[in-house]
Amino acid sequence: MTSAKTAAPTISVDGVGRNFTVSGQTLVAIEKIDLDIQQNEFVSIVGTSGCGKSTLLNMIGGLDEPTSGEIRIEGKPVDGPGRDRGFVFQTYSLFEWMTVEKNIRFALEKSSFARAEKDELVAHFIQAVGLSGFEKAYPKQLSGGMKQRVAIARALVYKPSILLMDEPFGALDAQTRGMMQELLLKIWEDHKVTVVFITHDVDEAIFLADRVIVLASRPGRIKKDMRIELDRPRSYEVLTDPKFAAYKREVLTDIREETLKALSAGQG
Ligand SMILES: Nc1ncnc2c1ncn2[C@@H]1O[C@H](COP(=O)(O)OP(=O)(O)OP(=O)(O)O)[C@@H](O)[C@H]1O
Repeated sequence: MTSAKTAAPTISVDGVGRNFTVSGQTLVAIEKIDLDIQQNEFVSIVGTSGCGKSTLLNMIGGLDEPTSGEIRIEGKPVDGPGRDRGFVFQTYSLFEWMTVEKNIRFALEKSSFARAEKDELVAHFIQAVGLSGFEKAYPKQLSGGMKQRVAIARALVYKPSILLMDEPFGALDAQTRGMMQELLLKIWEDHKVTVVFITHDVDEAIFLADRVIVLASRPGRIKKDMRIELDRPRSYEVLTDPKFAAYKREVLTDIREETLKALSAGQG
């Protein structure tokens, strides 16, 4: 008999707020966000510039702390960064003096994996991100897309259960970006990680995610939590699906509303 118990959410954001002090004034960047993300879910976060997307992601990652409320990972309050969470940012932050292989292996430096296991993990993720043959290349010899593949491999190599991605494809050209989105979905399907993905690109948010969260602008709050019911595995053909167009229209309308509010409040 299967257990009727519902699994606790992997990420639980509970009444979280974040204030900053700017020139002696309190800026409420995020106000009372409640958000549960389940194991293996792919969640995209969109919203106008400055609505608090990165602040929220940084708090989930333990790089920043809430002013109020609590974030829990697998039921445990977040207390700094941890090996259960991998980060990928827009800028690649690779070590220029290290080869692809060494950049990825560096993430395992402090891990307890045995040497042979480390070799195996590095080789596995180089292959998973499609960089076989480039093990000995240096970052300056790689394109933007390839550098971001190294960053993804480095974030996944110590097998975190959560991948936090802050506009990871924002600096890439449209074609490379499309390829990277498909690669990311394949990796997500093969490795079963929970992904929180920030983007300004509404097509990208919908194409990738199980849920799209739209944040309202200052203070950042959840404006919409929309489930994306498009079949998986997804390919680029889904972009022409009428359901896709309807989701897109809804998200764009929300973002436009928030942008207008921010502009009229002098935040633009
Ligand atoms: N360390 C900080 N000190 C002061 N204010 C901050 C700090 N970090 C963020 N903020 C402010 O908090 C608000 C939210 O910033 P955040 O970077 O999270 O927004 P965002 O939605 O990720 O923006 P963008 O889409 O432009 O990257 C902004 O008004 C920003 O200026």
